[in-house]
Amino acid sequence: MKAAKTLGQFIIEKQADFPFAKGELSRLLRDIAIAAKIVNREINKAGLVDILGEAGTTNIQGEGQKKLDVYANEQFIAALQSGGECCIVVSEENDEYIYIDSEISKNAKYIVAIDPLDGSSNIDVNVGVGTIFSIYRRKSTEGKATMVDVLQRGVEQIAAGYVVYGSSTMLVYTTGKGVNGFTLDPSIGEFCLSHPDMTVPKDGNIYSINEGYYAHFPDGIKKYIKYCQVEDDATHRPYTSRYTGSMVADIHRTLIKGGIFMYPITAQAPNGKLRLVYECNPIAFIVEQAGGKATNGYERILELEVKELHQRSAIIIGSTNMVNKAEEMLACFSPQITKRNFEGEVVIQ
Ligand SMILES: O=P(O)(O)OC[C@H]1O[C@](O)(COP(=O)(O)O)[C@@H](O)[C@@H]1O
Ligand SMILES: [Mg+2]
Ligand SMILES: [Mg+2]
Repeated sequence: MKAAKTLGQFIIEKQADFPFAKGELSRLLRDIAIAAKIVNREINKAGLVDILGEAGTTNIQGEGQKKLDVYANEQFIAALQSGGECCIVVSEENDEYIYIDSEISKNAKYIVAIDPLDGSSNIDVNVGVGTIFSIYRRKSTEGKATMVDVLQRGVEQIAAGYVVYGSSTMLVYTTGKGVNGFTLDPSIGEFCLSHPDMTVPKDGNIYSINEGYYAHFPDGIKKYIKYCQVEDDATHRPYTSRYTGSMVADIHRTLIKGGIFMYPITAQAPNGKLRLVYECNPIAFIVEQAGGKATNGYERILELEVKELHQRSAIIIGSTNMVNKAEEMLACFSPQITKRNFEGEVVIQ
């Protein structure tokens, strides 16, 4: 049987696609994979080690941090600090960005934005969780990298990926040349190529949204949910509903089976819940690279202006034809939400 290609072998092989590459991005992806393995080891035995439950601290979003949020955050930051290829880390769990001021990183040109543990509400109940990462090249060339280097739009991403800690552990990433998935083989401790050239079907029959907030959704979203539930054989409706509460797990399913994942604005979250820099942008890059579509209901996620580290955005993502239909419903039934300024105030067009 042909030995599976490891992530390291694949990255080196793909480096040939980038004639001027010096291996920095390859080493950065290696560092992220190492931290993912360490986090995976703890997740796999979570009930036996003191890693479940609350950490007793809150992050800038006012969310209670789980012990595993804090642990995963420490592991990824440590790997990025010791790897030497990253000059700034932006993390969901840190109020400000972290400037890596070490000798080994003084010439580092990459910025990494990370959601160290995605799906925190599922940690204690053994439901799939994940890690999301986004990589940018610094824009400034002189001196220390600054906020200007951090607040880049999603279209500027050099690479993005996620790790899903589920029944198996997988790392899925893109460098803008398609999407590939690697499964961790615990017997050799290596991520091995298992899902080459992942593509999201143009159509699907799964919709994914937290219907508990139905009363607070824009009319266009309510109409789309009803559309998904109507009986119509010709269009394979009613669709089935799947929502795990972990964005990474819901997106991974959508990437493989097709479908649509939605976290729209609600009355409580007028800018949406999910964060643009380390959740929406990296996931949008991956899904677009797999042939899908990602919007906030009105605009392409990757073209949204980034004004704050922990800025939130609505997201509607997945199979292109399904996202188009949802956008159609919003344009028709919720036209007034065509644009909001950053303060969240409605700007009637
Ligand atoms: O419980 P809700 O409101 O449906 O939110 C679930 C969403 O929030 C998240 O848990 C937010 O991510 P974090 O766990 O990283 O904070 C997503 O993974 C998920 O899609
Ligand atoms: Mg998250
Ligand atoms: Mg998180």
